Amino acid sequence: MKEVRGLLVMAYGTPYKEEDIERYYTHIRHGRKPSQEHIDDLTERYRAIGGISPLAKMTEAQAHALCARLNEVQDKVEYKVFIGLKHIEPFVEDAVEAMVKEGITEAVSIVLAPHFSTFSIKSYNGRAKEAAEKLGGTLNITSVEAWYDEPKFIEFWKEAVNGELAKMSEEERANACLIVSNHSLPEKIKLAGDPYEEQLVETARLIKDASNIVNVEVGWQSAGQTPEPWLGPDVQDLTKELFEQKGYKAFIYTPVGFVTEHLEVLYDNDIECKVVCDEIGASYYRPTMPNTHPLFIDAMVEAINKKIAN
Ligand SMILES: CC1=C(CCC(=O)O)c2cc3nc(cc4[nH]c(cc5[nH]c(cc1n2)c(C)c5CCC(=O)O)c(CCC(=O)O)c4C)C(CCC(=O)O)=C3C
Ligand SMILES: [Fe+2]
Repeated sequence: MKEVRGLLVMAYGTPYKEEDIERYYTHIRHGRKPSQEHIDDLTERYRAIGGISPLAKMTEAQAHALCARLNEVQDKVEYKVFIGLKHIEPFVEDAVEAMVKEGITEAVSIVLAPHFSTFSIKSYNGRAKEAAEKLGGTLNITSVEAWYDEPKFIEFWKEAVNGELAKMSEEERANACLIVSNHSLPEKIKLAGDPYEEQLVETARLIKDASNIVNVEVGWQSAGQTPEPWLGPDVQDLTKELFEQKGYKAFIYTPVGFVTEHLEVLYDNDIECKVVCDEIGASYYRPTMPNTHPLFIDAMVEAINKKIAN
């Protein structure tokens, strides 16, 4: 019989229904309850994208597609998938407990976010390993840490960008700019040598080299509402500035730090960036997110196989 290996797929998590918003937001804020104003604001943003986010269903679909593909490309081990979320059940710790209860002793973990940061990937993997230790240390977890430069991930975005260019008029295509972005984080992450910023810059370079786009800029989005400085420029400010300086007629947004059409993409890009484009009279383009695209799933398969082989 084949060895069963755990596949721990971790993601941010999202409220399943409107009543979950408060406890979810409280968890994001490390247990501090947000003000009613903040809760109302977040509720309004979820309502603006149709009530609830497609993220929960897509995380499941991605995890199952990844597991199926891992089992298809090799026949040494049988992967069994477990989903562990950062801010709502099933939590990362719940998934680890389920693996231990099933007697699994080896697992590989991957976060559905391609770029490493101490705030994201490191904290997910740290929580998983800590949970495994607390449960007796019988489960060994090997973690993929970053996969933003996987060739098939870049190929996915190359095709996406070329696809948007193909939809444009000649005039737009000659005056188009690609904005490659990720979730902003407090600038202080850089003090400890966090590679998050460099990894986004490198992703932008790889997409530029692979695709037909000429003008490429890096931006940050969805920053938190705290007084400390966050990584910038913000994608909305950047759009205005680029329009004033270069007169671009079309903007393509690729929020490559995300992998699904969730709140940040459907609201911060499709509503907020679109408003800016409408104001300045430029066209807004945002390709479909990776979701369960075979190139994207294969990119994660390859990142896992490289990690396991070493
Ligand atoms: C690095 C990073 C990623 C990418 C990596 C990864 O995926 O892990 C990410 C993804 C996501 N973030 C998400 C949702 C939210 N993040 C928030 C707030 C925050 N995120 C942060 C960081 C990140 N977040 C930070 C530093 C804060 C401020 C915390 C504070 O206040 O100190 C808030 C609070 C309200 C607001 O600020 O909007 C919400 C609702 C959703 C789900 C969307 C949906 O439901 O569709 C997803 C995929
Ligand atoms: Fe977030």
